[in-house]
Amino acid sequence: MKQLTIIKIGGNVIDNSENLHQFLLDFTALPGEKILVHGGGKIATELGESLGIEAKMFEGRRITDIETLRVVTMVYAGLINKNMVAQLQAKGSNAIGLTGADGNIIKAKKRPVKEIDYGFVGDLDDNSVSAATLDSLLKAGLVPVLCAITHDGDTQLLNTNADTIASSVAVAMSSLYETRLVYCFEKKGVLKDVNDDASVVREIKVEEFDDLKADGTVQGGMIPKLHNAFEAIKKGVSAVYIGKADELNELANGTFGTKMLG
Ligand SMILES: Nc1ncnc2c1ncn2[C@@H]1O[C@H](COP(=O)(O)OP(=O)(O)O)[C@@H](O)[C@H]1O
Ligand SMILES: CC(=O)N[C@@H](CCC(=O)OP(=O)(O)O)C(=O)O
Repeated sequence: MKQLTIIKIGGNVIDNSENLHQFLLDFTALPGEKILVHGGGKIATELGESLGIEAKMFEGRRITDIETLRVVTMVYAGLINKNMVAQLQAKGSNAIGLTGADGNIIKAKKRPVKEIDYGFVGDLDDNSVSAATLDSLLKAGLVPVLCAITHDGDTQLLNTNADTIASSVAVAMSSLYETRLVYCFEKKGVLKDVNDDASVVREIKVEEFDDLKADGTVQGGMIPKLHNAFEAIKKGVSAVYIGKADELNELANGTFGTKMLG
């Protein structure tokens, strides 16, 4: 089977032009087929605030009312996605920037209202991602760059967490490729002490996850990230890593960040 690498880049790195430049150089240099998934939550929050729209998050997910949906569509599908594509083109990657609505690549379902109304947030299931369409782009020599905007197939755009998109894309593509998933963010990996970059945990087994949550080692956005990482392993992705965006070149020699073990 051919190898495919799905890389997700978070908003804190996108916001730092030097780190982003280095990351995109390393991404371009990676051998084999590639898909890039990007977030941008930090930039959406800042733009929203400048327009008087306050960000509301619950358990790591953005509560997305109609004004917020407009902001995240402009920021993720427009500003960030198109700048990322232009930068990749300049570095020699034939990138094509897409939402989940383009080519019907990712169809989501609006999250049902329970104790919290998340508004226009889209959830994914095992049939959400069109592996065949992504594969046809890869076969045409293109590098898909996916943002965090999906659709419901009935005109509605939805906001879907980028970590979840990366995990679902990796799972769907593992029917066609030997797939690895790499979460890139601003720290060196999952850390024992979140303020100490020298405390990287090299490997985490799925059965260790509950203890890491319970003793407070992993908190906030790292909890859903690890959940998505282990879901990917459980559903057939061959390797999942979490590490620092501008150290992506270390993937080849096995010293990159934290590796998840099933
Ligand atoms: N043990 C840990 N190791 C590394 N980061 C952690 C840990 N626990 C919590 N975090 C936090 O998780 C954040 C990453 O989650 P998130 O902000 O959702 O990522 P992203 O920028 O990729 O979307 C880090 O910025 C960090 O503050
Ligand atoms: C529903 C939901 O929470 N969507 C995310 C999508 C962007 C994202 O995931 O960005 P980062 O990877 O930079 O955090 C949000 O709007 O923040």
